Amino acid sequence: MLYFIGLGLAKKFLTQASIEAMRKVDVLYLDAYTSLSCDINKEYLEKLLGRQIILADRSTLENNSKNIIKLLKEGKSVGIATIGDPMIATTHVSLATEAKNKGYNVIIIPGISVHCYIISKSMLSSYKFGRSVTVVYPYDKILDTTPYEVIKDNSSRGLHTILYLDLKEGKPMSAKDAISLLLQMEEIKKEGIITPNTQIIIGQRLGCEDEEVKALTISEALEYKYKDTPHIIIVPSKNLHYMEVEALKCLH
Ligand SMILES: C[S@@+](CC[C@H](N)C(=O)[O-])C[C@H]1O[C@@H](n2cnc3c(N)ncnc32)[C@H](O)[C@@H]1O
Repeated sequence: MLYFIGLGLAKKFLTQASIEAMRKVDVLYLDAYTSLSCDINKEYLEKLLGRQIILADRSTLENNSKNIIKLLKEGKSVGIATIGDPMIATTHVSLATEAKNKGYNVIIIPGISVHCYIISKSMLSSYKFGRSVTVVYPYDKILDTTPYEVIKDNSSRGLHTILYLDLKEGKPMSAKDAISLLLQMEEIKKEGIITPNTQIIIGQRLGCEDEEVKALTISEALEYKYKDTPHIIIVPSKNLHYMEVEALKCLH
């Protein structure tokens, strides 16, 4: 059996289902690269469960999936524990389908995802979210403008956009860095999608004791004093229902 185990965003969101699954598998990996939590880590889980956990980077789960398939072939059950939900904004579906196609049982245990958490806390209509996208660090000085295109496309259809922020080699991108990249995209594209008056919602350290969800304009966000990462951003569509306008006022 191969278990994908969602841990939720923080200790207080661990479910009984996730704890039971982590206790029963023969080999347990903790995915250390698709997301991060303010208080769940390998040491905490090892103490809670009284067992050994292997920290897994991208190459362990994506390039060397044969090692996991080998464990399954030997008759061992394997668990992959992920912060948030294991199937939301991750690439684990590839390993899940590979195992399933080879005849192994795949069990998914959902966890509270940052995706649902920020939609809930923003109070925006869940029916009005378009495609999500990740703002990534420039590679070889080349800036990927996909987030700009996605915001533009969603906005043109009256839909909100969730922006995940890059997590490169354990370095989580801050909302401030993401906003300056969005402004650089605006300079390249010049389509007036990201302006100083554009409204955004910033979620900081969601699920932690010091979490904050705040609505700001881009110019306010550039001056804002942020908490530690992780951060996430929503770019709401301009086509807001009057209840969404009221909801946004509560986040100022
Ligand atoms: C690619 S997504 C993975 C989402 C995860 N699978 C889940 O379901 O929650 C990871 C990104 O979401 C955002 N994020 C994750 N946890 C967060 C938190 N507790 N508070 C704010 N943003 C968070 C960060 O931008 C982070 O880089």
